[in-house]
Amino acid sequence: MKQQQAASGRGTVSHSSECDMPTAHGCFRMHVFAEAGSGREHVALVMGDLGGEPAPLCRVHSECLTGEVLGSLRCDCGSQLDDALARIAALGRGILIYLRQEGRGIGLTEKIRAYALQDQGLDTVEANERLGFDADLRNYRPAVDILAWFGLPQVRLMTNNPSKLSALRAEGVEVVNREPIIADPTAHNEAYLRTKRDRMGHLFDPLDGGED
Ligand SMILES: Nc1nc2c(ncn2[C@@H]2O[C@H](COP(=O)(O)OP(=O)(O)OP(=O)(O)O)[C@@H](O)[C@H]2O)c(=O)[nH]1
Ligand SMILES: [Zn+2]
Repeated sequence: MKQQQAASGRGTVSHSSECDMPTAHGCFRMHVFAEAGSGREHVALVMGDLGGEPAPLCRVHSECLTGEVLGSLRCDCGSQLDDALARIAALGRGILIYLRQEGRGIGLTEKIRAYALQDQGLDTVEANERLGFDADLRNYRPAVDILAWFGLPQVRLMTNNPSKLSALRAEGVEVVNREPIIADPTAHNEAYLRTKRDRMGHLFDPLDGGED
């Protein structure tokens, strides 16, 4: 019963609650969506009126407890999340969808196992494979359904990840523009960023000074 879609449901998700959410970047409207089957609670943070032209700025962000809550410097997730909210707030309009798919979909326990393997010299892709997973197990369908719930056929998407871009487009989201979202490399995350660029095709400019 719990997993049946509510009247306001859309595809794989049902809208379950909402409130105003003041943040360091200003006040957003926070919406929670329950995903059928998994029960995962995804979030949309919305600022301003999303209708009309131009298509709103949008970030589809995947959960990273270590980077976003604990301040881990192994990845760029915390600064990307902060940057995305700041850019939406600067325009006064946009949507951030926060998907609860920790560790590119393998969950926290396995992500930490993958980190331990990276400490032994494997890169982020090799570590996932050693654990028996594909490099990326994420599912963007809930994000597509959340955008549909808001009646948003078009977005300007902040990402460097071509797989995310093509997955959203394949599911019918019209990404009218891709906007890079670049975190400054640090001594701790430089190898990780390099692997994302070289093995996962991420569209980074700055790692080698912006020439590629
Ligand atoms: N399995 C695994 N997951 C990781 C690792 N480092 C970060 N993650 C997860 O990766 C997800 C973020 O994905 P990224 O590949 O960093 O970036 P992205 O969101 O695909 O791409 P952008 O839109 O350009 O930011 C989060 O769910 C993190 O928890 C790792 O070494 N192994
Ligand atoms: Zn992270």
